[in-house]
Amino acid sequence: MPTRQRIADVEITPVAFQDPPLLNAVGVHEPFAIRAIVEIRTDEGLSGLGETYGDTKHLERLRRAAELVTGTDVWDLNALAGRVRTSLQGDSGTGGHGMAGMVTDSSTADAVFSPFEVACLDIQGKATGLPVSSLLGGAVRDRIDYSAYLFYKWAGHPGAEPDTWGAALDPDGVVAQARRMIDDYGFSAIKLKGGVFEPDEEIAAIKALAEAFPGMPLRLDPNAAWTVDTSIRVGRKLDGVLEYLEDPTGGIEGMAEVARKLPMPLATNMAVVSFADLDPGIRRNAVRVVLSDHHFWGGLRRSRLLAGICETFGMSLSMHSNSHLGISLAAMTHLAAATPNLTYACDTHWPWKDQEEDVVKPGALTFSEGAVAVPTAPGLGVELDRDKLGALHEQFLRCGIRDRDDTGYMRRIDPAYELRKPRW
Ligand SMILES: O=C([O-])[C@@H](O)[C@@H](O)[C@H](O)[C@@H](O)C(=O)[O-]
Ligand SMILES: [Mg+2]
Repeated sequence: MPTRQRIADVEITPVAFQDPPLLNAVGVHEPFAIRAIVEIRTDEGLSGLGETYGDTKHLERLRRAAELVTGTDVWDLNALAGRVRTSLQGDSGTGGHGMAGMVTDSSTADAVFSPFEVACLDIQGKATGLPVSSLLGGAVRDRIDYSAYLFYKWAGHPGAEPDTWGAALDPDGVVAQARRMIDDYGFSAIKLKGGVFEPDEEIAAIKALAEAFPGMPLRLDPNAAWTVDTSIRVGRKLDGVLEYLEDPTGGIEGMAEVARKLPMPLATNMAVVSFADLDPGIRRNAVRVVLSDHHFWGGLRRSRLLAGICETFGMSLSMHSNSHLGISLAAMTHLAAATPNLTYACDTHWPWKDQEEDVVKPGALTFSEGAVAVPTAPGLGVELDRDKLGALHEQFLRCGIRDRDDTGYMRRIDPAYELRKPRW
């Protein structure tokens, strides 16, 4: 019989891991991505893991929450959420979530609660001998499909050696990148991060992908870099080519206007990013696919709630990702396994990290034919590697990056770079 277990101690460790110069609508990835690892230990000696953003403001909020959740029963997730909310009283801020300014209106309370909830579910799983997917209602699939997440990129960070991926700055470069990623991982869907070059160049890249990989589902995501008119123009040119168009323009109103004129589904992780956005988003028919993300939708159970709302209102689900490590991949995989209406291949930045760098021991999460097998071991099914956690924490201390700042890094390289939204 599992017994009640109280949180005895929470440890929050910021870490940094290498990241290539990936380009997007707001600049370029810095040489390191930062995350925070949350480890909860109980009075019965069990421990659980969560992973979230590592930015300064978010770390401060996590630390305040950590003080208040001590003593909470890991089975009482409502009490846990209440304590996290209490810890945020007087903090009316948004942002600080490591999204480089791309997702600013998501709920702070949900983002702070998420890693604590995931860590408690990990403990619940270990206490019962069940995988997290079972605690979420049961796995309806045993492998989770992920998509090849392509980025325009430079050959290497300025002043450093080129990385093994090399440059991708035109359609040929994008196709070559896709080929390697598909050869290495076996993905059977492709997403291109756009918003970097003139829309016509990005249309050419998508068409080159369609020609090189016939029948492969394709997505383009310019992170709201386009006006409504540009979005409609580009969307019409890609009719029949894209499986969905992600965040062509900003805001619910803009997306609704584009949605009325385009045949393909619009998807979002920018216009509908919290429960407060669902009512206006649904009323205006702004999107047909929501990219869920347990890191900002309030953990795994709140993401299941989102899935239920999407099902009720006839919207589909995909899954969003930022640069992440193995704890997040495990949580994403369990969630996708236990979400019947999550039918699109999920995003992941996984191929972009150095495969030697992680905080979990290797072996539990492996890709084959574009999918990760859902772990069946108790909890998340991943084990913390304390030496690597220490090494990536040292790297965090050394690297000097404290807040994700794609725009600032781009400006250090190109002082004339201007952030414009929309740009085209
Ligand atoms: O990593 C990036 O540069 C992406 O642009 C990321 O920050 C976005 O949040 C994301 O992947 C998206 O789908 O919008
Ligand atoms: Mg997106």
